[in-house]
Amino acid sequence: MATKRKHVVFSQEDDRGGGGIEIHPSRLWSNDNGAGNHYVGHNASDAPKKKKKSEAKARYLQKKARRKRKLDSAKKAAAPKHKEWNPTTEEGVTVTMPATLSAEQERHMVEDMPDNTASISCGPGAATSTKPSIPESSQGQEEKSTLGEGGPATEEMERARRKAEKRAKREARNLQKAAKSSAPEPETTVASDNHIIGDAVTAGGRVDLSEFSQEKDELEKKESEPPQNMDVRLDEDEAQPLQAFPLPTAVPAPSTNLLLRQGLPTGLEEATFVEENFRIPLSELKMQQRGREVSAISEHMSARLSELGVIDFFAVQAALLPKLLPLSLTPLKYANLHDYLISAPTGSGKTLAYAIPIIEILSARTITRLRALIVLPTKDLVVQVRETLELLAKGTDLKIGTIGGQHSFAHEQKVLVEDLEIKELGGSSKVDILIATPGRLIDHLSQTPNFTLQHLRFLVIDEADRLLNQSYQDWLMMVLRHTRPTDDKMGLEREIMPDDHVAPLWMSACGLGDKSHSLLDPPEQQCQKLLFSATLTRDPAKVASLSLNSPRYYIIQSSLAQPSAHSIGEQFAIPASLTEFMLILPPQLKPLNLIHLIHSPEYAVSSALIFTKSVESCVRLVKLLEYFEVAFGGGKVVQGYTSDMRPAERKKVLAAFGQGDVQLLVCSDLIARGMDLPTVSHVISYDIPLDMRKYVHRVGRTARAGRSGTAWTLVEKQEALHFKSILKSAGHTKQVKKVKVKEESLGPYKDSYEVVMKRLKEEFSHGRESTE
Ligand SMILES: Nc1ncnc2c1ncn2[C@@H]1O[C@H](COP(=O)(O)OP(=O)(O)OP(=O)(O)O)[C@@H](O)[C@H]1O
Repeated sequence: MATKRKHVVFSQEDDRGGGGIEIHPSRLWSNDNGAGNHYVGHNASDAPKKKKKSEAKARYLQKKARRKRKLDSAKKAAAPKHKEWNPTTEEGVTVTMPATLSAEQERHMVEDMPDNTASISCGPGAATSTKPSIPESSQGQEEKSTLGEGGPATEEMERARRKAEKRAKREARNLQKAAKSSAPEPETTVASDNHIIGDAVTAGGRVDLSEFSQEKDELEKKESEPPQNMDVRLDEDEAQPLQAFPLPTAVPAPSTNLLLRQGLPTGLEEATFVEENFRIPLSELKMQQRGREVSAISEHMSARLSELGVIDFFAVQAALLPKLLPLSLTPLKYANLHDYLISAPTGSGKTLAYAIPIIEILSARTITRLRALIVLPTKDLVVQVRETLELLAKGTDLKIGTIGGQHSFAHEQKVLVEDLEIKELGGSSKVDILIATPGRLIDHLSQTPNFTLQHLRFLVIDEADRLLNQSYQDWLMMVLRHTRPTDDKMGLEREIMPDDHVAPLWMSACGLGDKSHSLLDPPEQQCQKLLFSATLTRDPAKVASLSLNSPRYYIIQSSLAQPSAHSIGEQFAIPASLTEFMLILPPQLKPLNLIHLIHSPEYAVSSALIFTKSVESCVRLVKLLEYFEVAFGGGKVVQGYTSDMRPAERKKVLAAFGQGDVQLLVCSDLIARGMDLPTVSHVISYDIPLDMRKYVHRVGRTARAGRSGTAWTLVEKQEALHFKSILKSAGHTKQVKKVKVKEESLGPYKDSYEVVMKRLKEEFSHGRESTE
């Protein structure tokens, strides 16, 4: 029966009881949105026409108010749960009740009011009102009703109206009180794994509501559910609560116990911390030999280091050299060599920490064998490390080789081994030290005859975190397999000759060694592994794959450094001499702000590396800056450095930058790792880095070797939350100061910038025309 439908204000009973009218709801209004509001009456009754008209209007108003309430209720239900629902800040719903309503009608209306209804004004001179949110088109209608078009109210109706008014006011007051007491501060930071920056929520939208009152929870629950007595027929989409956009979350650092249980080798659960600023003069690094204290480094090495301008050993060198060097004096004693994991800031001298012991120990050799393998992630780093090793090895007859794809594979083969035709069981290496990228290394292991790792004494993995993440054909497994003897007698079909120079460990593993001799010798052992990085991992899975031998873990960091949230899982080491800033700005202001940084005397940018997110944006930015320098007369020389440039070209650009002929070097992350460019005064991340690791390596191109340096990151407004959470999860928020550049500071560059924009646009449209 139609009269049972919820949107009918008058119940059948009322009608009967009051002897009033019976109206089929579908015929009340011809236009449901009330715009036309023309009454299509039917079922004429005894009631006077005027009364019928006013009752119909009252129903219309009630219906309209109810629709509005449904909408508001749905809005509330859809609001994100962590956000405070404060009725006072929401659009208020003012329901104006015509004076002609019966007590029962009013009761219905009040009961149907959702909890957030701000106020109810009743009839002329209503006591409370809030900003009406009813569409203008219907307001006129409302006003008419409020003026009491329906005639004078009876006493009974008046009483009911007052009662309803009081009740509504009371409810509204209670709600406001409850909402006020539970409203969170606008800027909320919750100290937990779930980070809340500002008023936004991270950690997959989870929020710590513990500090909110229970009342609030109940209120929210109540609000999110449509009132039971309402016939809510909303679109599915409208009624669905909106999901907060999920943000990347920081995984909490695992506990030491967990790491150990998962297989972290013993020895790595505790690190030895070394103060970053620790220095020790070359002559004072001593060691004991036959009861006498002697210098830890040879005279030859001392002389080479002095030539290079090294007066003191840096912390990473002072910590590691005494552990590695004594063996240079007793080269036979290979027993119990520890493997080392070293986490040290960018530019802290890690290269010398492994290069010095390698040269010192291997310079005592008589026959050339491949005894040191240094693996690096990029060709450019291979070239850089080779230069350092060659400087240190000058005056020795040690041979240093590189394989990294700079030359053809055939050329590399000729450099690596004596003979490509006749197989020698101990190999025929032409180099003592090999510096390689993983890709080329495994190609040679599988395809170059006489290339063997059986004599390896050192395996160095620099930029270890990156290389351990690189799964290229399982390079690490393959390399490690080649450093261990197998028991298949290496496929030996013939008798081993003295010239074969098979490594003793291989001989004994195959039962081919001189047993009586090997009993006297100390047990030989495999090569010593040294892993270095500024962002070192202790992920058990990755570390376990290295098969480390009684490893030791050293962390070089400033005693002033904040304890990192990742000190167990991943270690980020940032030089203490680095100053860091960030600018949060609208994307369209990025170029002008960059120009301001470069040119304002306040920042004293003499030589800057500017990082972009891709090769393409690098090329565009180079063009923009070049044109700007011309238009502005800035005089700075700009160059790009990207992976699609030829190696010779890249080398030339780096040399020009190093000599100061280029002041602004715009690059992609290609240069971010390991590159040692001592002249860099500023690192500017024009595009934010993807993660903390990238950030550390980028900013580490300045403030090297104890020098001071400055890093700027330009953060677009919409990226701010993400970037801050990167810093926060590494415990590095405080170190990066937020700076605001005033609008007027950009004024001097605007004219030139407009000229540049015009020129770029023209160029762009010409480019398009020519390709069309
Ligand atoms: N003891 C020292 N005295 C003076 N300069 C040194 C010393 N040790 C290293 N350096 C210089 O410090 C600079 C940085 O060294 P290196 O490239 O080895 O740093 P790194 O720790 O490997 O950095 P990254 O993590 O960025 O690769 C180099 O120019 C190097 O010559």
